Amino acid sequence: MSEEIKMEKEEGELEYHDILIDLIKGQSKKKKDALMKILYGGECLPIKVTEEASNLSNKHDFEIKAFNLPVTYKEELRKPRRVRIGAIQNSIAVSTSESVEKQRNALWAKIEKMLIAAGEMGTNVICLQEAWNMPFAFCTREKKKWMEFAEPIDGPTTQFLAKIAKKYQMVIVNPILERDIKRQGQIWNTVVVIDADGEVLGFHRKTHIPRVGDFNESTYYMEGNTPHTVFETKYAKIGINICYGRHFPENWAGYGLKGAEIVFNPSATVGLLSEPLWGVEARNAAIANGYFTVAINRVGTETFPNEFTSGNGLPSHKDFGHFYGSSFLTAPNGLRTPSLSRIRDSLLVAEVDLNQIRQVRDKWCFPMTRRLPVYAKLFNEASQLDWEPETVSKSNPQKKKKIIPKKK
Ligand SMILES: NC(=O)NCCC(=O)O
Repeated sequence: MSEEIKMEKEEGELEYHDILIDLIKGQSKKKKDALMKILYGGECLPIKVTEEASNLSNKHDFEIKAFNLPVTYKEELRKPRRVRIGAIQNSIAVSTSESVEKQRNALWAKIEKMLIAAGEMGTNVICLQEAWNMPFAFCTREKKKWMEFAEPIDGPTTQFLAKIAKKYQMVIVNPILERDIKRQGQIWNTVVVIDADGEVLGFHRKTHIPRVGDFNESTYYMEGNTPHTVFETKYAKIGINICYGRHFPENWAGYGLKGAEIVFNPSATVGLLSEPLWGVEARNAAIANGYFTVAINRVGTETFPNEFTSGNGLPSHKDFGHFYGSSFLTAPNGLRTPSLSRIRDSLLVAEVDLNQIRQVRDKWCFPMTRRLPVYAKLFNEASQLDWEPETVSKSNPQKKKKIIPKKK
């Protein structure tokens, strides 16, 4: 095991939010409020975890964190549009050496209890982590076994979740590895959106495929063909920006332009690679686009039967590194919840009022002040393969006639 991975493992034991709370404990209210404002945009108020949900979490060893994010002001004409948004992060349930069926069934059993807890908490829309019903085996570059986790959109995992969705009238966003039967069995990285009546509303396929670190996902599937799909579910208009897509502000913008009110970011990412970026990207997207975002990451270290290399000169190894959980929700005004645990299976429930979207847009006027035609022109030009960006320098002076209108 390399020194870096050892360090990452040790850090995996730390709960960053608890460290922050320790730091502010004993401070005056003024200092505490100031810290929370700077770091989290303010303080979300905890809401009660129901007895049924609490019993399930104690019995099955997962944590529940539940918060309320208030609107800026009570409106006179519109009724509140309160929605409880959920997110589940989890580790795998049994060893990756077990049979495909055993691994998948064990994950189903684990998630079922967490979803029931979410249902008992009155959650309206919930999202699971990327490729939740399998280990994140794409680091191995092996095809045998891992490909067998892929399922059609209406396959057994969707059918299993549909029953829970219907029972609790809860929209479930179900990220799976998809086998596209109509297209010669091709594989995609897909989310299936199951509406509150248990019917499949539609699907979205991962737009950006990583080519970084051990995320060898391009060995398995292609860039998706459903960019920025927005689903009008029973409770809200939602979009899903799968994992690596969170690095692209233009991608987040697409969901906003198409009317999304909540954008989920189901992910699988490890501490050494992305943890410093994690709290920034989805949060910034919520602010820039005026919608709610929910970033969800798996937890734990997944070890695989065969060694693989990372193409970085370090010894071959069997594990991917530490998936650091830390899932959280952000409102359009930048207020964010504390993160879920870095190590434990956890359920997040956040009650929001979707009216907050218009209140923030009215305040900041981002949709009105943004310059879409200006960006569109640049993106169009930059999309041409022979495009060369120009800078202004002494040897390439600014073309004045372009920026100073002629006098009549
Ligand atoms: N699953 C996935 O796209 N991971 C890429 C790593 C990252 O974006 O942090």
